[in-house]
Amino acid sequence: MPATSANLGPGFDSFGLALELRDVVQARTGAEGTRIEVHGEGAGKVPADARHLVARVVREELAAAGFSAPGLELVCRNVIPHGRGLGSSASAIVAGLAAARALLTAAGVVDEDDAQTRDRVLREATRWEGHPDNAAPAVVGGFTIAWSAHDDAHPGRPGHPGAVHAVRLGVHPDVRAVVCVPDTELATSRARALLPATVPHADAALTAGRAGLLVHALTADPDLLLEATVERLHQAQRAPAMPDTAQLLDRLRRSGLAAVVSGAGPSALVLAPAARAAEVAGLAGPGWRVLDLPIATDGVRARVLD
Ligand SMILES: Nc1ncnc2c1ncn2[C@@H]1O[C@H](COP(=O)(O)OP(=O)(O)OP(=O)(O)O)[C@@H](O)[C@H]1O
Ligand SMILES: N[C@@H](CCO)C(=O)O
Repeated sequence: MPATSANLGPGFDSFGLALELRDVVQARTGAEGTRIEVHGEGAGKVPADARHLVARVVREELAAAGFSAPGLELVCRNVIPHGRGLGSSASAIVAGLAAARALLTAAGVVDEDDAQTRDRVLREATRWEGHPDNAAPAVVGGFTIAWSAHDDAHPGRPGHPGAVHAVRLGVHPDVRAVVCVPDTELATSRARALLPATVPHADAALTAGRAGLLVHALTADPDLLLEATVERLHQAQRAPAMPDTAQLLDRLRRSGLAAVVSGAGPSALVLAPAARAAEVAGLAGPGWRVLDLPIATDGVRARVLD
């Protein structure tokens, strides 16, 4: 499944972008217990037992379908950095859900089409994550706008509590996604704790307007990306937890590049015109791993191995 960058500036908790940097998970129900191999990112750090995030998700999803497997084996080949704002936890959760649905289908426990699987994975991933902005691009790929259906959208009609939706839009071919990844991690939970409970009306109004503009800029007019990525809901509030990122954003934006905090940080995402993508590494300087990543046009891919 791909890495993802959430928010994209003004689209807090709803906009996301899938990036062509993929973890691979192999899952098998088997002998008693939980056996996990982790290669790459997180090896030696994430628990290699039943507490492992992918294992917890697979186990819960199998149990919810009434399928009891004596054991679970996972082999995880990870390249998405953890705790950097590149959606590693959402990708792990989506991988676990997609693997579980594939196991259930192979065992004949469920019979569902791709759209039903996708809807369920998106809803359950959002429940695990608490917000759909990383889960949506991890599931469907591309640039996504995700939202949860609430009863207040249809007053007087019964709602569908828990339903999560996403639309995927095509990104203008001149837009490149360049991410600058620091060595330091920042847990999303810590970054969320820095957000105020309320924001001034003027800040909300400005940010809503720029979110609308960003849809146009990303899909049709990249020249507007710098202005379209202005927001006042989260980046300044979280800057004390990632001062180096705040300085980097300032440097990149002063040079005319549309740089934003990727997800909850501390990575930066630059939505750069193709002709300027190569400048990012020089502007970032030492201390940043700079990755020029294609936008992933599809999300998680699951297949049953023999
Ligand atoms: N592939 C994985 N396998 C097991 N655990 C993982 C995996 N990926 C992430 N995690 C867990 O999730 C934590 C990181 O989640 P967190 O939400 O803080 O950051 P993120 O998802 O990388 O960034 P963001 O949500 O801002 O995009 C890791 O420290 C680890 O505990
Ligand atoms: N919208 C989320 C993305 C990170 O998971 C946040 O910024 O907290």
